[in-house]
Amino acid sequence: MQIFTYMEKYDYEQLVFCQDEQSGLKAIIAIHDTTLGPALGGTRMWTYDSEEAAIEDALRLAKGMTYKNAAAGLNLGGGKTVIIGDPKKDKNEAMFRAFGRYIQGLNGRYITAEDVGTTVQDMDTIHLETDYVTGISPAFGSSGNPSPVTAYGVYRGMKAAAKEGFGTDSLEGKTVAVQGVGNVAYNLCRHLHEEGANLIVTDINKEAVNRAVEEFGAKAVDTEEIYSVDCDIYAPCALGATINDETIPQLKAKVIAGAANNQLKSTKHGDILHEKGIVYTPDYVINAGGVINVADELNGYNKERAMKRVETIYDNVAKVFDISKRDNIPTYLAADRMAEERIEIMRKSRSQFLQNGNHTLSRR
Ligand SMILES: NC(=O)C1=CN([C@@H]2O[C@H](COP(=O)(O)OP(=O)(O)OC[C@H]3O[C@@H](n4cnc5c(N)ncnc54)[C@H](O)[C@@H]3O)[C@@H](O)[C@H]2O)C=CC1
Ligand SMILES: O=C(O)CCC(=O)C(=O)O
Repeated sequence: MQIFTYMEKYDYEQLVFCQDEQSGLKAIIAIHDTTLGPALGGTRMWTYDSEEAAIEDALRLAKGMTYKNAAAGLNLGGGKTVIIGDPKKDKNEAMFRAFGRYIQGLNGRYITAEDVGTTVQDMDTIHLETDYVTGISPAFGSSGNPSPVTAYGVYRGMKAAAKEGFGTDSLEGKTVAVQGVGNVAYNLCRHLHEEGANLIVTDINKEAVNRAVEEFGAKAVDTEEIYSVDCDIYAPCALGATINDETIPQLKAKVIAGAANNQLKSTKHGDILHEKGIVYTPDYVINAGGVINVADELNGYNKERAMKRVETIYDNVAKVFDISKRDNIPTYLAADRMAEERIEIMRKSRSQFLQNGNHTLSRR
């Protein structure tokens, strides 16, 4: 991999390699774009097959955060870290403290949070070395578990998608097929049930299914059946890439709106949904509740303010549909365009500001 060629082509700012022999830390911090503000994005711990695979993942995820944060209206850029290792076996206090010192060394250019393989406890350990960490324990005045907040954002985004698909944002009487009823989707189902939606659920975890059946009167189906059930809305809340060549022909839903990351197997599938007139709600716009919530910690966490901000996911989703219609492009492209337009405007405005600043300086 020609790293500098790649970074130049896709506009990456910085790649930081962190190693600490004592603790076994091997981490890569990728900072994609800080036009809007410091780069915020979680730390993923994973057993990568190669260092190249880890670098690629860090770069890909960091760019994703630039788009997610920009589309959410946050004054934050995009970054992400990967730690190479098995989160079940390789963690130790010294590792996360060493990593915290690396973050501190970046002096606020990068702020971390949880991701796959890291926990609130790991963030607390990082916090012993740096303030540039979010998602720490409520005991430290922070936001705690993001899942209920993410779920509320998905619920708000789903209402905006329903407005686009059915002409009304009421979900009363609508049938929603929920794939995976884990942390986020359990809370999503609660909101949907309260509004009077009918639920069809599936999960590989039978306990999770039973809970949704008992508490929300959901109908349970087998995992493969979820794509073809009669429903108005398909809510992917488990895995990525479930919208693909095999599943699209089975879907009866008019609207797709769910929490999972990377729902489209490839961009081609976003094009197909557009051609078929299925309203696809771009994943990183609708599932931004978690990052909006942790970002609020930067101002001293206030749950009410965070939830108000998460409500705006409704408007962000509606704006994506407007851009899609304005430019006659699929919604996944419209989301990218919305994020890019915001970054570009701020880049120009900032460079204008700097020019003025330089002018002032040169007059002195
Ligand atoms: N937790 C959060 O705040 C955020 C979560 N997300 C995304 O939302 C999705 C859900 O996240 P969580 O609820 O936190 O995860 P989770 O792990 O609590 O829930 C996922 C559920 O999907 C089930 N599942 C796995 N494979 C399945 C299959 N083949 N068919 C049916 N069910 C299956 C699991 O048993 C589990 O109950 C993930 O894709 C995650 O990346 C995105 C943004 C923030
Ligand atoms: O939600 C978080 O905990 C951090 C933000 C992030 O990395 C993400 O949204 O993927």
